[in-house]
Amino acid sequence: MRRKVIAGNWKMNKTIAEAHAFIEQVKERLPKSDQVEAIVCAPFIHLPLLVEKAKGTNLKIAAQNMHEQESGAFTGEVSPTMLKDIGVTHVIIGHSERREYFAETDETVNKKVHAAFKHGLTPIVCVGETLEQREANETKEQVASQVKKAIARLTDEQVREVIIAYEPIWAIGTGKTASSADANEVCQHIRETIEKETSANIANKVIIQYGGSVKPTNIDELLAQSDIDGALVGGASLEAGSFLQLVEAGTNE
Ligand SMILES: O=C(CO)COP(=O)(O)O
Repeated sequence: MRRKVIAGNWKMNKTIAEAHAFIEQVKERLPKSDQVEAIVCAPFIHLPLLVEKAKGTNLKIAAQNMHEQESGAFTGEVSPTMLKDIGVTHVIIGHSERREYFAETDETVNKKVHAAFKHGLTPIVCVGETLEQREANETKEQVASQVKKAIARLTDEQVREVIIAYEPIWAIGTGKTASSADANEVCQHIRETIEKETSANIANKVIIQYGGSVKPTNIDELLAQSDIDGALVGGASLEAGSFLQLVEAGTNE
C-alpha cells in the first residue's frame, strides 16, 4: 500500500516568529506513523530554521521553487545545491502560481525536475486545469500533457520517486473543492498516463496528491479515494492545529 503524504504549502506567508511558533507546536504533536509523511513547504528564508527544528522528528522540509542551475548569475534565485546543503528534502516544482505569475513552462518544469533528482531532492510536481479547460472537457488531456512533459527523460526509478500534486486551478484558494470522485478520476488518469510512459509496477508506486481548498473537514473523503495518496494544502496548513489534523487524517486510512 502507498503511504500518505500531506504537504503544507505556506506560499508567501509567515514571519520568522510565526514560523518558529508553528514548528514548536507541530513537532511535539506529529503522529508517529510510517503510514503518513508530513512536509512543510516554506519560503526560502525560513528553511534553515525549520530544518534545524525538525531534526529528530518525522517532519520533512521543502522549498516552494528553485532554479535549475547549480550556481551562477541568476539574481534572486536559489539553487538545488543550496537547498540540499541546508537539509531540505523536497521541492515543489511548477505550482500553478509559478506557471501563471512567473512564466514557468512545461519545459522549465522538466529541467527543474531533472535538477532536483541530480541533487537528491524529491520533486512535488504540480499539474492542473483552468476553469475554462474543465468546462471545455479538456481536463484529462491537459493534465496528462503536463505530467508527460514533467517526467520526460527521467529514468523509471526517478519517476517512481516523483510526487505529483493534482491541483485544479479553479479550486485553489477559492473554497471550491473538486468532488472526491472527480478528483480521483483525474488522479487515476494521471496514474494511467504514468503507466503508459513507464510500467504498471512504477505507476502503482507513485504518490499522487490532490490540492485545492483541502481542509480538515474534507480530507477524510479525499484520502479514502483509490488513487489519492495525500494532499498539498495551502490555507489550512498555515495554522499548526489544522495542519496536524490533516496529517492525523493520513494515519486513518
Ligand atoms: O495551491 C494550493 C497548495 O499548493 C492549494 O491552496 P489552498 O489549499 O489554499 O486552496
